[in-house]
Amino acid sequence: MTAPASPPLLPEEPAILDVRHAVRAWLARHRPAGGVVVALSGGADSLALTAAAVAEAPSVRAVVVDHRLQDGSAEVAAVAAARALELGCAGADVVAVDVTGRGGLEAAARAARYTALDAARAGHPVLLGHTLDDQAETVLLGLARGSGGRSIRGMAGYDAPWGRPLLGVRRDVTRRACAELGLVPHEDPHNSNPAFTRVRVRTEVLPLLEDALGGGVAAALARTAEQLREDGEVLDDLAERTVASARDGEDLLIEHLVHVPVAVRRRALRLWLLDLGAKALTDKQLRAVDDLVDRWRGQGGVALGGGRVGVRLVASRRRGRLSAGFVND
Ligand SMILES: Nc1ncnc2c1ncn2[C@@H]1O[C@H](COP(=O)(O)OP(=O)(O)OP(=O)(O)O)[C@@H](O)[C@H]1O
Repeated sequence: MTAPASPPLLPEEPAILDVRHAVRAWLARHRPAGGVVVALSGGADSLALTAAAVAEAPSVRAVVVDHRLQDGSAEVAAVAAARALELGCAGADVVAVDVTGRGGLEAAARAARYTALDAARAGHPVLLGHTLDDQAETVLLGLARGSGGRSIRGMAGYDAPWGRPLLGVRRDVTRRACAELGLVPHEDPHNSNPAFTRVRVRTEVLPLLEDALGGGVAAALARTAEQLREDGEVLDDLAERTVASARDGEDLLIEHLVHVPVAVRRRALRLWLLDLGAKALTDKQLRAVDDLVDRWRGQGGVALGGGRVGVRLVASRRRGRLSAGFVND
C-alpha cells in the first residue's frame, strides 16, 4: 500500500507528546541513516509508536505481520496497515507468516514474526512498541527462569536492527495517546488469556507487587534492568579481552585466568564455551568449569550440552590448559 499526499498534524496533547519525546530521544541517540520501519501489531503501543515516529522521523514504513492464528487476523492486519497510512507512513505492508516452529505457540509466533520483520526491513532499523511495563514483566520472567544478571537485563533499547524507543514509557500512556488521536487499538485476545505466563505476570503478579510494596515496582524493575545492562556490557567487554589474552589455539591458558575476578572469568569461560559449540549452559556447569581453574584438585572433565544427539561437549584441564571437545556418549 502507498501513502496519501501529506500526513495529518498530530494534536499537542500530553500523552502523544510523551511518546514523541521518547521516539525523538531514541532517534537522536541512535541516528539511523535513512528511514525506519515500525513493527505494527495494531495494538495501542505500536499504534502510538507509529504516530509518533511519523511525526519525528524523516520516513516511516509500517510492517504488519499476520500470524494467521486467529479467525479474522487478515482483516485486523489490513485495518492496522490502513491506519498506518492514514497516520502518514510512506508505506504499509502486511506480511503473512506460517507459525510452525517449535517451543510453544508464543515462541513460534515470535520467531516467525522476527524473521518476517527482518526480511521486510530493507536495511532499516525496526522499531518495536515494547513499553516500560513490558520491560518490568520481562525482568520478572527472567528472574524466575534464568540465573545471574544476564537473565534480568531485560530488553535493549537498541540491539540492531531492533529498536525499542518506548522502554521508558508506561503502557497507560500509549493507551491515552491513542485516545488523544482518536485511534481505537486492536485488543489481542491473547493479551488477556491467563494461559500465558506473561499475561498472569501482567494482570496478577505485578499489581500484587505494586500493592504490597507501595507502588513504583514496574519503574524500579525497568531501572534495574537498564543499570544491569550497562554494567553487564562492561563485564562482557572485559570477558572478551580475557578470552583473547588467554587463548592459545582452541584452548585457554590457566595462568591467564587465575587472577581474573570471578565475575569476568565466568563470563569469559561462557563466551569461550559458546564459541566452541556449547548450548544452553547452566550456572552449575559454568561454576564447575570455573572450579577447574580456581579449585583445581585433579578433578575430571565437566560435561556440557552440545545440542547434538549422541555427543556431548566436555571441558577439562590438563597441563595448565583448559580444553573442550566433543566426545561420544
Ligand atoms: N503482528 C505483529 N506485526 C508487527 N509487529 C508486531 C506484531 N506483534 C507484535 N509486534 C511488535 O512487537 C511489539 C511487542 O509485541 P507484543 O506482543 O508485546 O505487543 P502487542 O501487545 O501485541 O501489541 P502492542 O505492543 O502494539 O500493543 C509490538 O509493540 C510491535 O511493535
